[in-house]
Amino acid sequence: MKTTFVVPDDLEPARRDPAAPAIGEAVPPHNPRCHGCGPDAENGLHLRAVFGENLTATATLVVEPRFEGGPGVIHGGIVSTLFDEMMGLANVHLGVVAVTAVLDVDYARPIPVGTTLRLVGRVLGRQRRKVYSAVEAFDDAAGPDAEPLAAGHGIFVVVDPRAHFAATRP
Ligand SMILES: CCCCC/C=C\C/C=C\C/C=C\C/C=C\CCCC(=O)SCCNC(=O)CCNC(=O)[C@H](O)C(C)(C)COP(=O)(O)OP(=O)(O)OC[C@H]1O[C@@H](n2cnc3c(N)ncnc32)[C@H](O)[C@@H]1OP(=O)(O)O
Repeated sequence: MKTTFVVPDDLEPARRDPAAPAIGEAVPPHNPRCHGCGPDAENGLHLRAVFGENLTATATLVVEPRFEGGPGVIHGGIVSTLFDEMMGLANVHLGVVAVTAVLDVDYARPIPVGTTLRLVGRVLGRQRRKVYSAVEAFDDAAGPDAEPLAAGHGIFVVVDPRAHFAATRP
């Protein structure tokens, strides 16, 4: 991949919260109305992710016609949303609430409508309040050794959710 995102080489290791749901369990929805993962989001993406080893979260998603951008291919903004959400869901391993400060997306290949994507988000490490995470999207039909169709990185900043959402929470 040809990303220009720089992952610092002095990241502190991120530690899994012992109170987080077990590896192999579903990542619980953090907000039923979330456009990425909320079951009640009418036009949402309804991502259902599962916690994996090494601070990963994995989900599959069929690229529906409503996600189209260019003729027959997924809209880049949908890929960005999926990536934001999958890294956010991987961050749940840490038992913190962290909001996206930076989202970097490398669109390596066109992704046709109808593709079943396998999405893997992963926490890379921490630096004070910053959580560095990464994500990849694969064609699920292409086998385990296939190159990703797209990849991304994010910097998430840990916040106190009561203060951060005080003015906007319904
Ligand atoms: C969808 C919302 C989810 C929220 C979660 C709610 C409950 C969740 C429970 C579980 C969560 C589960 C799953 C979540 C799933 C998906 C997640 C999606 C997340 C989103 O979709 S969320 C929406 C978009 N997001 C925003 O709406 C943020 C708007 N923004 C701000 O609210 C502030 O901007 C903030 C808080 C980011 C920072 O503000 P601040 O004042 O608290 O902190 P400060 O500025 O001091 O930065 C501290 C350190 O971050 C570095 N830093 C900051 N910004 C940087 C940048 N741009 N580039 C490089 N470094 C940056 C500084 O350099 C410093 O680093 P250093 O330690 O090195 O000095």
